[in-house]
Amino acid sequence: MTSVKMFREESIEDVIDGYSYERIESISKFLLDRTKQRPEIGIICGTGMGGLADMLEDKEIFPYKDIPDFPVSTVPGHSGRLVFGNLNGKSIICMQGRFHVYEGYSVWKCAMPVRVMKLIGVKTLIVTNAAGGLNRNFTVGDIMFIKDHINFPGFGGDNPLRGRNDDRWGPRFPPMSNAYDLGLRQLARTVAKELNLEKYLQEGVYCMLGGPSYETVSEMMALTLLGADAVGMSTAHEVIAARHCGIRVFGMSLITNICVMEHDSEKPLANHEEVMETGNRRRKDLEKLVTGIIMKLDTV
Ligand SMILES: O=P(O)(O)O[C@@H]1C[C@H](O)[C@@H](CO)O1
Ligand code: HPA
Repeated sequence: MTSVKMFREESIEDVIDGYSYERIESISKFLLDRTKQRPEIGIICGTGMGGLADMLEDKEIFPYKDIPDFPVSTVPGHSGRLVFGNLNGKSIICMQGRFHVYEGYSVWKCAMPVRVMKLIGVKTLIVTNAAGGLNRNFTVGDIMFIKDHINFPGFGGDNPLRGRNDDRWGPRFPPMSNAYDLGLRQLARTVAKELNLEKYLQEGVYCMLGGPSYETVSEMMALTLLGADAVGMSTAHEVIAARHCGIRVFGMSLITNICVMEHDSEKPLANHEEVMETGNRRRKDLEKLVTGIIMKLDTV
C-alpha cells in the first residue's frame, strides 16, 4: 500500500472543531472501502499489549501512516496499525497502538479513532492500558477492571469534547457517571473466574495524567487521596469520546509497576522497559480474557 498520509498543521479551525464529522467520515469510508470486515467490537491495545491484535485471524492491516489524515504512533510498544480480523467468527477492529497527549497530539486527536470506529459500526469498545499501581493491595501483573476514571487533564478543560459540539456524535453535556458498563464488568468477572484468573483480579479507579514524566512521590500520594487505584497516561479521553457517541465500554488496566510512595526510597524507579516487559509477560492471560469476554458479549 502506498503512503497517502499528508502532514497537516493544526489550524485554529482544528482547535475549535477537532476533526469535523465529514473528515472522520472520509477516514472511515477509506477503511470500509478496503476491508470486507464490518466489526461491531473495537479493541484499543495498551503499551506492550499489541499481542491482542496479533491473535486475530484473516487480518487486514492498515499502518497508520497509510491512512489519510490519521496521526502516527511514536511510542515503543505501540506498533501503529489498525488491524481488522476475526476472533472465533466475530469481526473485530483493533488499534495496535494508541495516541497520547504527551506525543504532542491534542486530546481530541488522540480520541479521534474512537469516532472512526463508531462510523465503522462499533458498538462495544474494549480499552486496555498499562498503569502504575497506587493501591497498596495491588501487585505487578494484576489486572484491574476499571470501574471509573479521573480525567485529570479534564480538570483544566482539556477534554476531547472541547470545542464545537456536533450533535451527530452526541449531546453537548454527556453524563459520565456510568462510563464503564456494569454488565460488561460482571461478564468479565465471570470469564476471569472460568479462566482461573481470579487471583490477579482487581477492580478500581484509573487516573489519567498527561505524562510523559512519571509521577513524583507527592503526586502519587495526592492521587491516592483522590481515590485513584492506578495511574496512567491514556484511556480517559477515548472513553469519553466513546460514551459521547453511544459506544459501551469495558476497560482494564494491567498493573505493570507498583508506584513507590516513599520519599528518598532506594526502590527501582518507574520505567517504560518494565512497563513493556510486564505487558509481554502477562500477554497470554490478557489474550484469554479478552477472547472469553468477546465470545460471551451477546449475552449482555
Ligand atoms: O498506552 P498506555 O496507557 O497503555 O501506556 C502507558 C502510559 C505511557 O504511554 C506508557 C508509560 O510507560 O505506558
Ligand atoms: N505512571 C503513569 N503511567 C504509567 C505507569 C505509571 O506508573 N505505568 C504504566 N503507565
